[in-house]
Amino acid sequence: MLLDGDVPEHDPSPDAVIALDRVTIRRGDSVLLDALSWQVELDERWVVLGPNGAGKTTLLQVAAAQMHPSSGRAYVLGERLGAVDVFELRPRIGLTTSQVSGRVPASERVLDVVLTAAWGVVGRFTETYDEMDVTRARELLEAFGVGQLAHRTYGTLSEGERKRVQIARSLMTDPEMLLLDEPAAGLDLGGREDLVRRLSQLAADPDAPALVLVTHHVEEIPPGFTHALLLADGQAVAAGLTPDVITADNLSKTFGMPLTLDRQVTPAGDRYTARAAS
Ligand SMILES: Nc1ncnc2c1ncn2[C@@H]1O[C@H](COP(=O)(O)OP(=O)(O)OP(=O)(O)O)[C@@H](O)[C@H]1O
Repeated sequence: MLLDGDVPEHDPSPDAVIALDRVTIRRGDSVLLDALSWQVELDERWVVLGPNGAGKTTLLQVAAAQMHPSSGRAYVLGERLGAVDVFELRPRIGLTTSQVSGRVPASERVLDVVLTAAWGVVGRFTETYDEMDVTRARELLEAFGVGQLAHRTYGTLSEGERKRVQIARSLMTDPEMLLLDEPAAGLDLGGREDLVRRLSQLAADPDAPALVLVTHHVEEIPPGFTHALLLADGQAVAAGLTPDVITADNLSKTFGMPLTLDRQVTPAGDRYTARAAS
């Protein structure tokens, strides 16, 4: 029997790669995520957009099985956090963050940066890799336009090249979902546009994993990303299909200022630009 105010428990859909049910994350007196419910299905490509401090990275850490809810229920790849060995779960998740990038030794050969993902390590030591692994690593580098850099050392790459190598690395283990935390941060206009185009191609690949991309900027939403979650103060302002969610009104609420939005229709999907309303 349900008492007044109780909410019935729903099991996540069998296809859900992420299912959050009223997830709250507290640290001291701060509430980083506030009773957030959100579901991501296998064939969906999500962008999570919000201002600084909205809780985006925190949300990604829950999705990456690196942080447990203070309250509420979180399922990742069908497993409930708190009731599963996260060390078995994490290899099934691709994660690209600046922290992972910072751990890669500058002297590491680019091909090895991708290859070592097969062992879940950064920095090649004495592991051996078979020819299939080497071929896959090369194919991934090619797919992200950095195949010709395979023999360079990571420390010699530009920021844009590093970002593409990191994404290739995240895909090496054939993850069931790929989480990208601000992949275009620090890129120049050309680098951003190139990355957006490649992520748009990845989004269109039916064999690609579920994708979740965190950003501050609507300009970085790759065409073909199907869904959007707008986050502010640890809460969802709006969530659903991208064209329904990315509106001037919703963005103005999310960023706390009046904004105007332009939408450009392209064959691959929509591109957006936003600016303050005059
Ligand atoms: N351990 C902690 N203790 C207290 N507050 C924290 C802790 N970690 C994060 N926060 C706060 O929680 C809020 C959300 O942080 P989070 O990094 O998830 O935001 P974000 O949306 O990713 O921000 P940004 O866009 O600036 O990277 C921020 O206000 C941050 O200061």
